[in-house]
Amino acid sequence: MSPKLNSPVQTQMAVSVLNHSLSSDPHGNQKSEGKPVGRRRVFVQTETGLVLGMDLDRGDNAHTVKRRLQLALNFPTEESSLTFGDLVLKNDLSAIRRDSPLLLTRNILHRSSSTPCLSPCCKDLQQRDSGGPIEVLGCSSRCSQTKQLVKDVAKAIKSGVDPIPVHSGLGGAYYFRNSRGDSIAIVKPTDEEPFAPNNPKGFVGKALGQPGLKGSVRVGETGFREVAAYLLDHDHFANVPPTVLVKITHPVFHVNARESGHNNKNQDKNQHLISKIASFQKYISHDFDASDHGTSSFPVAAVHRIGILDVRIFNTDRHAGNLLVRKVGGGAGRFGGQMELIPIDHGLCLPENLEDPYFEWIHWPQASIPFSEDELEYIANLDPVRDSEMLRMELPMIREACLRVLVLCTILLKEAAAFGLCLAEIGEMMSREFRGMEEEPSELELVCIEARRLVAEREIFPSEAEPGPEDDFQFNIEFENSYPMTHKVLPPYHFGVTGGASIHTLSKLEEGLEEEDEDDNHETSNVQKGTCFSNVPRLLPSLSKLSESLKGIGLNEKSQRVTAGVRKGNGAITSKDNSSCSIGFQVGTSSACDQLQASSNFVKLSDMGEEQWVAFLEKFQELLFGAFCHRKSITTGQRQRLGTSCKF
Ligand SMILES: Nc1ncnc2c1ncn2[C@@H]1O[C@H](COP(=O)(O)OP(=O)(O)OP(=O)(O)O)[C@@H](O)[C@H]1O
Repeated sequence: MSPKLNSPVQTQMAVSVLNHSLSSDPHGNQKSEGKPVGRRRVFVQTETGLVLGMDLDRGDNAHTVKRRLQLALNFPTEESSLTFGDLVLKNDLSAIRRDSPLLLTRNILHRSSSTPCLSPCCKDLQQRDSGGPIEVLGCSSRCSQTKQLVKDVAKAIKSGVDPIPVHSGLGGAYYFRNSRGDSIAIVKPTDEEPFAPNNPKGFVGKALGQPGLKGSVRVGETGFREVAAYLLDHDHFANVPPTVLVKITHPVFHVNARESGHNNKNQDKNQHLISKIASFQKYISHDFDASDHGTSSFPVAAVHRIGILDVRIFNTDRHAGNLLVRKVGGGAGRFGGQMELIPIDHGLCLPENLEDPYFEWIHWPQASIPFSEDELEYIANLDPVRDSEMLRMELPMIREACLRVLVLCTILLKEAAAFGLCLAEIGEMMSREFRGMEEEPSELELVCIEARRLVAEREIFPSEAEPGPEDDFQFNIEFENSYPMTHKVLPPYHFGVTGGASIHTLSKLEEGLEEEDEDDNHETSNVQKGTCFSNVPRLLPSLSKLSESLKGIGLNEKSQRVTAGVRKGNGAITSKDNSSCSIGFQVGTSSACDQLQASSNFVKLSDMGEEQWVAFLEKFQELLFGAFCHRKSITTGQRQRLGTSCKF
């Protein structure tokens, strides 16, 4: 593993967390400068999907926003909360940037998916919203390409060119056209996602903000993830089509009358325009998708590039239908050959917690080919801290939990690639396995669980110094002596001992999200509760000390002394290199393992305070080396069994 990679990541992480903590505004916005914020346009979306654009003045606060909504929507504001990503807006709106989408939710006691709360009148809505047919929500230099498309679509709408509903997929999607009638953009409204109130394909039943199709992605939050994937695709490496978030108004959009409180859908549709918050992506003409075609002709580089992106963003939805394929003739293609791949549909990336990713490419032979030099260079240059900062700037509604997943997965990717793992091996480490009817935690999750345990242990015995190399070594010997590799009864995890953190470790995310909802109702924010920013002054000295102590320590050095390994069930580690990969932790027939298996979310990242998170990342990196050795030994074993017939 490259010491070059490791040290800066850790040091920058601590420094960034430090800087981040210094600002009372989690998104690093105007508030940190302490200046009042001027006039801004924001977009307030109700949990049933209706959208109202409004201009905020300096003196406006959450109550005035609610008041305006009450007038426009007849919404009982005393029973509602205004939220913006992780923030529940009690009063002060100075952290809210221009073009931000805010969500107005009814408090949980009053919420029921079967009883619509609103009797909104779209006519009122439109009268109070003076925006044009398409408004881009935040738009940096990175969206210059899309700006022109937006203009072209707006022009076509005005001249009466209608969009075309897309029939495939579970969510509502529409091809928008230019004045010539060519499809140039695909628009996916956030309230038409699967389970969202206005899904046109019958998959309804949840309000915006509740856990959705994937437990770790809330309904209504896929749109900004589509944009995040595009923004993270530096240098257009993986070929993600340009994407922005928009407020868009058109009668074509779907509204479920019952879910949204509309009395007569047709009447609304015919007489009124409907505004939505939606992802707006460049339409890419293509010949088919990867499910329609043999995959062996896909260029190795294209598969690698998409896989690299999927690992970074922990994509839970890379099925073959989400890879468009374009034939490029005569060797003139981007990769010198016949097929170009276009990755789409990134709405289920960056979950708030680790779950089971889905990587269609995992068993494609291309994924087992080692990374090329330029891919390794690209990976080496990735900077999770810079990426997180960029996303906070560009998409201020993004939740810190999603950014933690990004940071964790980018570190995994960088370290794994530097170690020499191939894409398939990294994907395998991130994927869960089914044994019998049970889902087991992935190797990545096991590393995280162990890292959390070590951090919790350190918190319980704070007076004990950090173990040095000898201590680590001693620990390993003792561990192996107490629990030899062939031992049938493995030591349990001590989740019970670690207090609050351990309970969270085993809690299901769905429960977590519901809890957060309840918290929302009490008008407290996660951020204010201390998940991210509380006790900052108390943390500062120790954080800077930690930051200092991380400087100059290479992972090679640390890995060799930590020598962690991974073991599932009762199977012994068969590492070829087990001299350096002695056992570090095991999950087997223990009660903790039973507990783990009973849970669909094995490890939570979002409930750690900042100091804990930094310590966790440090432990995580230390443990990776053992996990990589273990993974390598598995693939080596598999290859030996398969022989050499799998050449690509
Ligand atoms: N950028 C694009 N260019 C061209 N066609 C696209 C693009 N994005 C999506 N499509 C087409 O629209 C269809 C639906 O899009 P998408 O898969 O993103 O929707 P979805 O509702 O999220 O689907 P799923 O149910 O698979 O998650 C795709 O199968 C594809 O044919």
